[in-house]
Amino acid sequence: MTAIGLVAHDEKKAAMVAWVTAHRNILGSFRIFSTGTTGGRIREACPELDVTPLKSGPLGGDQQLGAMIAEGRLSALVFFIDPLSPHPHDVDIKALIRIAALNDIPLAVNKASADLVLAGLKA
Ligand SMILES: O=C(CO)COP(=O)(O)O
Repeated sequence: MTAIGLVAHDEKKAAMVAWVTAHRNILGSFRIFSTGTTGGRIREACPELDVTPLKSGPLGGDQQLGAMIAEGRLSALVFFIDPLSPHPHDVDIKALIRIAALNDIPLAVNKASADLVLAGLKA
């Protein structure tokens, strides 16, 4: 089963939950790996989805997702970033985006690009 990463910064978690809920039928054909808090919110909203929450982003979850990408285990990353707030783990965020770019996997950082990535993904 194709695996994808879903992550959202705090100010974007409601948007992520809304996006996942809107696409729950399609997302049902993927394995989902998420940073801890994002994954918890997704599971609450859509308990039928196959979501594995990792550590919270600031506590290593971004790095765990980056490691999965480096190992070829994720086919896409949807990361709803908050471009208006500072983050103490900014280096981890940059590393995650960098490793996704390096490995040439589809990477979406907002809802518009996430819609396009999802439309192009095969289960
Ligand atoms: O901080 C994050 C991504 O950088 C998200 O982590 P959480 O989903 O644990 O809040």
